[in-house]
Amino acid sequence: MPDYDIIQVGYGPVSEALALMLGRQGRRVAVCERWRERYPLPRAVCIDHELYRVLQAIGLENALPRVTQPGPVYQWFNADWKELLAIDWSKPSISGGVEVNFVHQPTLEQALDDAVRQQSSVDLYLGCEVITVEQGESGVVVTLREDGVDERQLSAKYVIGCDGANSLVRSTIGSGQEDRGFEADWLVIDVRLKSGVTIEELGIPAAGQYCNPERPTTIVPAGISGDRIYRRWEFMRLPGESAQELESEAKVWELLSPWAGPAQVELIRHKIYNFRSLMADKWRDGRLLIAGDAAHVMPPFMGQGMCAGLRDGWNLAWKLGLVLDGRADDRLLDSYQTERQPHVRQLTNLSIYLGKMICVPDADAAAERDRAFFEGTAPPPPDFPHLTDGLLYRPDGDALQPGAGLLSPHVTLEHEGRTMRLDAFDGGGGFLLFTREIDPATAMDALSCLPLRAVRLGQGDGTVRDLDGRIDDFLDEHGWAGMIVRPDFYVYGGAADAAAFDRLALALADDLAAAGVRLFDLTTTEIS
Ligand SMILES: O=C(O)/C=C/c1cccc(O)c1
Repeated sequence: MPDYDIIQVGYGPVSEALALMLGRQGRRVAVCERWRERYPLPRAVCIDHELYRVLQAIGLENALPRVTQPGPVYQWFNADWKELLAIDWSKPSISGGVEVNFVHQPTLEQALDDAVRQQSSVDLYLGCEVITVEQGESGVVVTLREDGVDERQLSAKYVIGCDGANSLVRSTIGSGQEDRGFEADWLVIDVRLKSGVTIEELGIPAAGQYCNPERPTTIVPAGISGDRIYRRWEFMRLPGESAQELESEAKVWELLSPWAGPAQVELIRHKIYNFRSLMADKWRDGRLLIAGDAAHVMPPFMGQGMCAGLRDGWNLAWKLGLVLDGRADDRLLDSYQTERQPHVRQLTNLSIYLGKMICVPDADAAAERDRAFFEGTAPPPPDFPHLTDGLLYRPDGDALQPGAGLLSPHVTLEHEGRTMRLDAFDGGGGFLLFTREIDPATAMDALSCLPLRAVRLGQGDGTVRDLDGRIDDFLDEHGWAGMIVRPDFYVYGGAADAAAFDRLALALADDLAAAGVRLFDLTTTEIS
């Protein structure tokens, strides 16, 4: 019997969140991290509504308001401060709050770490560098070097490499990396506003990209921690400029000087980052998997780097849960890359589109870009992705059902006189069967060996009320009387009436069986 169900390599935010997801399921998890102390400085600054909802669902609901600020409209300006593009991050999202929140990553990580340490089945091996990972028939053996000296071994059923862009687990898997071709060096500066200083007084956009070819510049929030407000500036390294000259503190203050000086802000850190776009071609080999930066990196301009990694963990957590419970064999884990890779690819396309828009240090090229945006001839940005492959409903066996693969709405429910978030309804977790005026009994029966909950919307006995109306609106929009939502909140598919709903449930059972989930003998189920 291996020591653990899962060993996670690395302890950044993706690994912290995954350890919490798995710890809440009661899995025996070891997390191995070469550094004793967490990296204290901010990196990511964005949490979109989907991941805000995920973090709420894994117990961070009280911490989130203390570390996040609702995002404003994200504006893209030319050198004359004329708006080229606006992405409204302040608008109400399908999950309830705004589209994007800005987060102070070190404080978020503190909250995640505190929550992980409450999980009695999770052990942290800090100061322990993983030096080899070897998989055999029945498990994986990981060799650790503690504080650079002592070696010891741990074993597990699965190992997940959340070990960053230089991932050891990725190279052990033998995965290549596709380079999508974007590369630029940027100086990233994080500051804390001095007490009483306001954004208005600094004369900066709430969240903006200043596409000035003389110095492409990013000016965005960087979250809060209690009553302290953080901001970020990013400055592109220009052709011919050395990293050394850009990284000096004198240069940092010179670059900030149009907006802020030491009287207004305290410098937290400054560092040059090489923004790239890389995608691993193999995310799993048997018992080894990779997630987060180990699997993909993208330019930061859509604020999706950390979000994409957290989505990896969320996708893996429910599938690993079924496998570790013996309800599925490990073929189910094949759907991890099938589902996540196209999603990340599309987000990378969107991030590269935005990166190409701002990383223009040439005045003529910038004037050309501006003209295209003002005349409306610039190509539109790629859409924000949803799931397009994997465990999704294909009613005729081929094309996806319209609506399948979308993120489902999140709402507050009222049930038996109590109000609660949807993710907490009936204990939380598992598949959700939403119905309006349909009896879900046959469908529940077909799926009875899965963790699942029925949410009967309506006014009568045993029903729940969607207080926000977003689920009702979503069902109306698709012409559905019911839908099935996966444990990661993505829509498997929907149905217009009771018979179609039963067919939907059977199709899910078939798809899951084909993906390695052990279901009872489906031939005994009668469907009208
Ligand atoms: O959260 C991140 O990884 C990056 C956020 C961000 C948001 C807006 C503009 C940027 O250059 C970075």
